[in-house]
Amino acid sequence: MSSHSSEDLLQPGHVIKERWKIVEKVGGGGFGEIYSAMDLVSKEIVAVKLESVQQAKQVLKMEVAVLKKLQGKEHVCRFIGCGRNKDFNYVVMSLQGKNLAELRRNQPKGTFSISTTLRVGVQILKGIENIHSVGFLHRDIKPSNFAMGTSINNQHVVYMLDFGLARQFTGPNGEIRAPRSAAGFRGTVRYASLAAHKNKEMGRQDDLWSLFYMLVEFSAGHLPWRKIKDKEQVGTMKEEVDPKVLLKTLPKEFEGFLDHIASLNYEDTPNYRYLQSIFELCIRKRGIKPSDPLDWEKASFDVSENLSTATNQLTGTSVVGAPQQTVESSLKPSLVKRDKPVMRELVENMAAKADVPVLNVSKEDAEERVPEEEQKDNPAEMFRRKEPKHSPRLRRRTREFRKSRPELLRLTGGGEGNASVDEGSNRPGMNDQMTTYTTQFAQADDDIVSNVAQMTKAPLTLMSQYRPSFEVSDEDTDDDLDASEDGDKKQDGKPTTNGHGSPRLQRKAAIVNQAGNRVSELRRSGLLQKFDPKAANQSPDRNALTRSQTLPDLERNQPNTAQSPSSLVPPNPMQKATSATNLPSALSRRSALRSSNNENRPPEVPPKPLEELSAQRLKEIHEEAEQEIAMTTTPSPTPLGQPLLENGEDLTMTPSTLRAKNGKMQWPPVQTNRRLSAGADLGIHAAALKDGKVTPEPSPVFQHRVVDKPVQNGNGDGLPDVLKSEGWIRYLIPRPPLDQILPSYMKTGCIAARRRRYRPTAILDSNSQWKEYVGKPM
Ligand SMILES: Nc1ncnc2c1ncn2[C@@H]1O[C@H](COP(=O)(O)OP(=O)(O)OP(=O)(O)O)[C@@H](O)[C@H]1O
Repeated sequence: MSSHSSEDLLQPGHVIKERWKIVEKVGGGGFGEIYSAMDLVSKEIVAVKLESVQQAKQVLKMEVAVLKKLQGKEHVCRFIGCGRNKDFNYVVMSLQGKNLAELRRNQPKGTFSISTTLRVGVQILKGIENIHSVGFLHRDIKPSNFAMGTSINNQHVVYMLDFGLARQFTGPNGEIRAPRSAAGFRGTVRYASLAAHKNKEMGRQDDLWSLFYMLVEFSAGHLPWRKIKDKEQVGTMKEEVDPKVLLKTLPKEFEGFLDHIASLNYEDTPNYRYLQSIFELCIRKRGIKPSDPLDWEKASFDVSENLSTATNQLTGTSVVGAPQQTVESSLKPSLVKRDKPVMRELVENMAAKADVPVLNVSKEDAEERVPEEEQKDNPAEMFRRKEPKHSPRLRRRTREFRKSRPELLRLTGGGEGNASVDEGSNRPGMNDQMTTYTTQFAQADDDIVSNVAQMTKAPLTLMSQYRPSFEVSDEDTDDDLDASEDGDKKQDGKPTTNGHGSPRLQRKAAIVNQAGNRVSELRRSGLLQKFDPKAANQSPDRNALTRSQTLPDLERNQPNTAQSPSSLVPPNPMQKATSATNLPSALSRRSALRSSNNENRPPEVPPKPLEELSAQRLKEIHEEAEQEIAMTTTPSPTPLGQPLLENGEDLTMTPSTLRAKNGKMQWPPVQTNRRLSAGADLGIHAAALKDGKVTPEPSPVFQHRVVDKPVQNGNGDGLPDVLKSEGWIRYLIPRPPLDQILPSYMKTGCIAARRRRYRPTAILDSNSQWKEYVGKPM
């Protein structure tokens, strides 16, 4: 929660347009203030972004324009309303959770695991592709402009924020606008591309450069220029940095990512599919599942779980009868404190997921959970939180727990006498309407943490180990630079103050996580194995293990998955020189690039059709599909194997009378406005039309989708945005029942299809003719 100040445009309780009642300030950036508010109509908590009318640079209009254009696409907040009054302009949108800058800083080492980096990275890429598909550049891609969803349905979804610096790069007819000879710097220094540093007109590749810098920061914890504020100096560093340094903490496949974005000029359309395939390949190789906890979810749960195991080990007691883990206590303190309104749902959802009971605790108590003043220097003390004073049930169960665990109390010198529970006091004025938070045995749980901290201190001097390493990591997490990520923003920006977790809260979370990590180490060393046999099977660092594998090793282990990204990359001579296993040549090419000026760019090469990719793979798909169809008894309206359309066949008829001319088949009317889900139910599938012609030779994009990627076409009409932006429209043709083709597609490594969120998009026969086309999320 950001603290309110008299300078804020609004105070809690203020009602905008008789509809949105301000709850609290949740963020403030260079250009606006963000509040959570109660929508008095829908009764939901929403986000309101304000911009003072006095502000020199007015950006909210652009924000609203882009937000509206993006509605219906993934990774975009829902637009709820907008308006202005004499004091401010405002836009109302769905409220998200913490931004990625905060989440990273709250990590003990200030880094994300590769799993989290890849999973948020691929979504950010999609978000960037989405905004590009509507003709806009974001121009301020940075971690604090991406926030996580908060409900059970979207807590793993990344949302793109802040379109205030967006710029349209297309003209009225969709053509690329001519670049200006000089454009002012826009964006945030730390993540800005070199072109932005040089005041060049930014293109789509510049957003991708910022994503690349973000990925480096996520995985390494910092960028080499993190402490430099001077824009020119940062630009020089970016120009001179050894790519090897940047790539060090990322999977080696990201050489291809870097190579591709480095090969792009202003007018070039990035090969989003290729970039996406890099993420997806890395994700697949590491066996990362979409449902795996993200770092900020994992750390807290691990700690709690680890700590209770450690307690059992050290006290020799069984877990049976021990108090249940509380969900609320496993949330990071700062998370609980800051996002109370939003967190309620998350907490309850997490409770359901973790199968723990939910108790009502007052809002006041929730706020008391991590008061700043309680964060003493004594690490053990930092784990203490005040017990909810009003809960007799909690006190009773805490007492019971303590009685059942005398050895724990004896070991630690703890007990009722020195517990922090104020048995006598009962908070007056408790309010029935207080927010429900999930907690149970909060005090008991805290005691476990404290006691473990103390117990481990003696034999293992754990805390003395935590402390120094924690202090180092604290520094590494750029706490001192909280403002700089955003404060470096130029264009009249005032320094950002949107970091919510205070350094002390972060420190506290860091210690908890460190404790958890230490206990994990104990487990791995075998000390705790006896009490948690499951732990013995856990790989200490799956990413570290897989990272050491070579690309060919991994490919060999994935016979049924998609092609390696290197085989999908456009036919760029530079990329040929920079295969994933050929880092030195990649580096030398990159240094050559560095030394050349921008007029001296390498020649632009058009994207290569991916025939070599399709030949083998499509044949397999074809065979698999044939086999499966053969096994079914349902007759297919359009037998597989039969060419549906001639390449480039003229279909310039009116929708209502359109028929195929090739005599092989009667075609139903073109239906361009129908949702594909409905179409799928009707037994039709889609191809694409452009200028009255059926898709000629399948484009690389389609081939990617066939072998490598699920459908993610955004608005549900069955046609990928990227094709729509190229002028394709949707065309529906008969297809066999979905269940006949889905299983075969699933074998191709289509992650989303396995998860049943998306249907695969298209299957071509071995002659690259359209065979199947299936749509959008089920
Ligand atoms: N819809 C939202 N839900 C939750 N938090 C949000 C939302 N929009 C913005 N925020 C929070 O407010 C912060 C600042 O928002 P935003 O980037 O839109 O403002 P800004 O003034 O343009 O900031 P900056 O100029 O620093 O980019 C974000 O980092 C995020 O933490």
